[in-house]
Amino acid sequence: MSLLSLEDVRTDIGQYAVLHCISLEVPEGGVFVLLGRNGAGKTTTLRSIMGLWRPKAGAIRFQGEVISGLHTAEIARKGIAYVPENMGIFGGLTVEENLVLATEKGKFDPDRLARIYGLFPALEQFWTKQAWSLSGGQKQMLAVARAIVEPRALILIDEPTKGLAPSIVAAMAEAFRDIARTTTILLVEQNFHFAKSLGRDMAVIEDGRVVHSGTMAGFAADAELQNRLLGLAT
Ligand SMILES: Nc1ncnc2c1ncn2[C@@H]1O[C@H](COP(=O)(O)OP(=O)(O)OP(=O)(O)O)[C@@H](O)[C@H]1O
Repeated sequence: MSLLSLEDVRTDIGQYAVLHCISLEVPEGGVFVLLGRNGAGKTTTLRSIMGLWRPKAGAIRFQGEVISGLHTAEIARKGIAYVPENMGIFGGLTVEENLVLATEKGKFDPDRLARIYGLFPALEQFWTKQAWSLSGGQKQMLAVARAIVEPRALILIDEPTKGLAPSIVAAMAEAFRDIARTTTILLVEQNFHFAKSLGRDMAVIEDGRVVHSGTMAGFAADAELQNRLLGLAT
């Protein structure tokens, strides 16, 4: 059984049909990468999973249970976290306060906090600093840390490397590899090099439809397919 499955999901935004037919099977463990050109519907897919857009048809199942139709807070409680492209952190609050707000009871599990410090040492270093004063990479680390401060089975992460320097992207890849040992990651990413280094399974979305799915190794080895679906130079 897949951890997450989308079956013929269709989502409208206002009067516009954005997702026409999204079917995906995300297995448990590792990183599943969603690729596609700008405007293809990747963010809308993540938001539909999270209940931020309500699909008008189709079914989304998590651990075998239908979650499409539930409220976002209920979906989160089932064990799914979402790191949106704008990161969703509070600039006027400290690193600590941002993380406290992401806990269920306002208290940290010491083991989880130690893990976060191990993954992202900068967060421990800047623990009492307001989030706006962090670098772009540190803000992204804080956003990911908020998603793992409670136990989760699945994290949805939208374009985490956008605008980051290559050295930070490499550190992020290391952290994601570590997180994916215990928590499945569904990653939307434009940086194909980053995505390729992490993904086990993948799918490509085009105009609100899944037009390809398979292993990342297979896709990475097929330059013609990459060029056709993503416009990457061969
Ligand atoms: N709030 C909105 N109102 C109207 N149309 C929207 C809205 N959000 C997204 N869309 C449209 O839905 C389509 C899919 O957008 P989406 O953000 O899901 O694409 P994406 O694949 O994540 O692309 P990008 O990489 O540019 O973020 C686009 O045509 C976009 O213009």
